[in-house]
Amino acid sequence: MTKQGFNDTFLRACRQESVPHVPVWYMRQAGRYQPEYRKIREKYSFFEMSETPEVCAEVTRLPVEQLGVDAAILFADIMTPLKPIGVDVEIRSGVGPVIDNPIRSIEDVTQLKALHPEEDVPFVLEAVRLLRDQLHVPLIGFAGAPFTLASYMIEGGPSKNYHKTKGFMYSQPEAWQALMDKLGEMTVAYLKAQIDAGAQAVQIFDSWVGSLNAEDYRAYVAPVMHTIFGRLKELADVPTIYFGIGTGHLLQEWNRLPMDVIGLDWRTSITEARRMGIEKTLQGNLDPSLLLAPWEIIEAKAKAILDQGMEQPGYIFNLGHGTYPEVEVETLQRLTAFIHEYSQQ
Ligand SMILES: Cc1c2[nH]c(c1CCC(=O)O)Cc1[nH]c(c(CCC(=O)O)c1C)Cc1[nH]c(c(CCC(=O)O)c1C)Cc1[nH]c(c(C)c1CCC(=O)O)C2
Repeated sequence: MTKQGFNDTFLRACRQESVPHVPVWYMRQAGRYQPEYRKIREKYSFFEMSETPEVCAEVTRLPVEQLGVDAAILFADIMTPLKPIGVDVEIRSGVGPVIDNPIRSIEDVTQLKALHPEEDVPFVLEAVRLLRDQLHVPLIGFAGAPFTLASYMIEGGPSKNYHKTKGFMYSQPEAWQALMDKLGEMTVAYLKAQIDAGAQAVQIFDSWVGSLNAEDYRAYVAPVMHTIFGRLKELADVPTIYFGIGTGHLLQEWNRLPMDVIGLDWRTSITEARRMGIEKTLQGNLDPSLLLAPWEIIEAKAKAILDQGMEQPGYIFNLGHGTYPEVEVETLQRLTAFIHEYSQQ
């Protein structure tokens, strides 16, 4: 069924099937820690890179070839679909997304347009099509979750405590609901288009939703996540992954969502998540800061995580958040080889 030489280990782990070794990929596996990336980035802005399908495909393939990982993740940003719906966003190196026209009222929400992926982000879909011909590992498509996108749209950039976002949510609940609905529809349309173009799994990044407690998550965010994952399940037959930072206290809520894989950061161990009754596939969760430590320390920690992950089917090795620019390419190469070797059945 699979194309000759195609490595489907990652997809098998998503579906909790048996695997010849634990699959591994890394969040932010394409990025500034790679000299080749830095060289291309000198010539283009972030969006110019991701909006040129050939460059986007090259940057997506690079870590697959260089590190030997079991999945590719499309080179784009969670902000990519926001530009065409009317958000004036720019990515500043070392800072992150910065937005000149932050959301302040229901009127600002009403003005956001709907996303028509084929017309609005054709370069993303073209890159996916190119990559499906070129890759021998699954391609993961992705999107930002409504809460995390809203946090940038309301704060106007990165934030420490998301107080403007939460202030908006608590004081203008109808505008918040309208924003969640709009971003939810956008997310379904965007991911469906990526899947139709060839993405074999999709990950939704809700990096900053851990700033909410469980009760507020349930009231203000869970409904839209339920709708998004439910719609995706109806529309497509690909594994869905949900990831956030510091979301250990939300895992019971997450367990009820109609998605397949939970991405953990380093604060909640695989064993703790299993003890909480989480039966979904787990993905994670080496602290990316550990990649700056001597190899013996990295290896010991990776081994401990693998021992937990391999206790039952349905485990994917990853970092607990994205790689840092200071990480050596050799470290990730060695880690990938170690994960494969140690977990070989
Ligand atoms: C919150 C968030 C963003 N973007 C993303 C998230 C969710 C995951 C997370 O929490 O990290 C997701 C993302 N961003 C990027 C990818 C590409 C795929 C991959 O992981 O390799 C993915 C999946 C490329 C990128 N997105 C960005 C870069 C760096 C761009 C550069 O300056 O070259 C890359 C490779 C920019 C970006 N964009 C964003 C941030 C925080 C930054 C980093 C700022 C910095 O450190 O310079 C918003």
